[in-house]
Amino acid sequence: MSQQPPIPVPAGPLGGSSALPAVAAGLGEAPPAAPVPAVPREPLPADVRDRPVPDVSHGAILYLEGVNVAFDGFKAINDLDLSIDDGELRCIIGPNGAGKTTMMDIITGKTRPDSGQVYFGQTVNLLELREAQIAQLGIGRKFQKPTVFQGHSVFENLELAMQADKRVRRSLFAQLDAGQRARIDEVLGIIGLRGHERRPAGALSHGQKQWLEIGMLLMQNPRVLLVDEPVAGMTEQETAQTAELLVSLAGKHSVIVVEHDMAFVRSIARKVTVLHEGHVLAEGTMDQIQANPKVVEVYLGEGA
Ligand SMILES: Nc1ncnc2c1ncn2[C@@H]1O[C@H](COP(=O)(O)OP(=O)(O)OP(=O)(O)O)[C@@H](O)[C@H]1O
Repeated sequence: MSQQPPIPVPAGPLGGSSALPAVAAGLGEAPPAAPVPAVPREPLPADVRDRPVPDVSHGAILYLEGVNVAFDGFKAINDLDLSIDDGELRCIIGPNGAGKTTMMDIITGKTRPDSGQVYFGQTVNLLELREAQIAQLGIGRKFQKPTVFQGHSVFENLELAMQADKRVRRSLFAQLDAGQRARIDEVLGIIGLRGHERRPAGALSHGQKQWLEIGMLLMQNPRVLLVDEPVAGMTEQETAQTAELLVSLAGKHSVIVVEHDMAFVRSIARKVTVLHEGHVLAEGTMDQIQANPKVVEVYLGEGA
């Protein structure tokens, strides 16, 4: 288990010995994880609809504790503990089959764990929410393969992404207001695609498509961005620009990057988590990770 710095936990619904106990307090073994509640089928709770500001008073924007998932008896996620600070840029690495994708599936509600706890801030229990509710809450995910609308322009892709945000109530054919145009222009600047807004997305390079998709996520003002292998297939220059982009997003957003490209990870990482067999094997700076014999044995030593 990784050594987390102690997080002071008050008494209350998530406090004391209930939700954040053993890991947060650095006490070692966690008690048996609580069973996962059934997914509610009623309409979005008001607090989700209105996107509450998550309670990050103890630093964490995402908190997983004692999470387990088995597929046909195979433990893909095994007593996983993970805490991501608000505004942090975290890299997750690990060999094939370590559970990285499954971990993201759990956070985004695609996969339900068999047991454990998954919290957004201090108070929002993600295991009580469906996938769409979690996205609406401000947890955005970018899959490895870009899924932009190829026939639409860059501008239209960003516009469509804005409309996908249920909180933006406007009809499909209504004119964009000045604020919305300004937001699209701002995002074009962030993703380095100003001047490309009229081009069809299908005509963009692979790297530009990846940035556009990140831009589409940004149109929904996510609090957390999960990014899966962002630089796979990119040129060296595109990789460097992607590093700059992701680093620039941290602070305002919490960014979790799953990546195999170690040079890229080194270029952006402040803190790295190594997953192995569904569990955190090590956590620390890239230098600490690379000097860790356990990590070298299971992952880096294989030339990954
Ligand atoms: N739906 C599923 N059914 C059965 N087994 C699964 C399922 N999803 C994942 N697994 C298994 O769980 C383990 C973890 O898979 P996962 O995709 O999370 O690993 P990963 O770290 O993302 O790997 P990679 O780096 O190759 O993408 C693997 O052994 C995988 O075969």
